[in-house]
Amino acid sequence: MAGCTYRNLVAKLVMTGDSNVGKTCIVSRYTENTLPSYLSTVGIDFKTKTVIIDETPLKLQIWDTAGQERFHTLSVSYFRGAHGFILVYDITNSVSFQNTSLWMKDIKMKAGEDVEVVLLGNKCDREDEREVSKERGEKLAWEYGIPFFETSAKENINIENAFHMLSEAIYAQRSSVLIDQNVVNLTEPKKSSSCISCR
Ligand SMILES: Nc1nc2c(ncn2[C@@H]2O[C@H](COP(=O)(O)OP(=O)(O)OP(=O)(O)O)[C@@H](O)[C@H]2O)c(=O)[nH]1
Repeated sequence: MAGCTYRNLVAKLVMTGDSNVGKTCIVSRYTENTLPSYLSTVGIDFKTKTVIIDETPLKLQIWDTAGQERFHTLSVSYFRGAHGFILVYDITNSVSFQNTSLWMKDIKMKAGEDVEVVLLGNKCDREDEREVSKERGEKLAWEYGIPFFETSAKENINIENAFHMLSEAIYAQRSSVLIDQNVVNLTEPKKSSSCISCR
């Protein structure tokens, strides 16, 4: 729309799942289109990327939490206030798949029942070492009522799609999106709420 200044919508996304499933690589692939030199996440880090949804910029603040058990308390403390989660398992590690139910419990407990979640089965480039079938991933996601993708941070498969789907779902929820980095509930209709200087 001509002469229109958009509000600064910010959404907090949190990466979660067991250690070594590829959370840091997924964030790096999505935000910088590279893979990091391997370093296990210690504590918390975040990256940002702006996406355009329905002609409106939405700034994603992507928090990469550590999956290691010893950082569990710290990691889940970042769940509160999140608008969306990327819950990751490794298709070559069935334990990481089983543990998604524990991560899901943490999400529901700390972030609420209505939060948006996408389930990712990462490392789908390692077909030879697969321990979790695609059907099992799809079935679990169906039971949770959430979207599912098999991804590869290494080969850049479905990474963009996963973030885009999550962003769209959060945007559609509008009442829980942040404006100008302050927590403000959006109650206006879609068009007017995304544009503050149209007269
Ligand atoms: N083949 C393959 N390897 C991957 C992929 N994604 C990540 N990896 C490898 O998996 C290992 C762990 O990746 P990270 O991104 O550090 O995993 P993480 O989930 O952030 O681990 P924590 O920080 O300990 O929670 C690294 O050796 C990566 O190179 C992928 O899509 N394919």
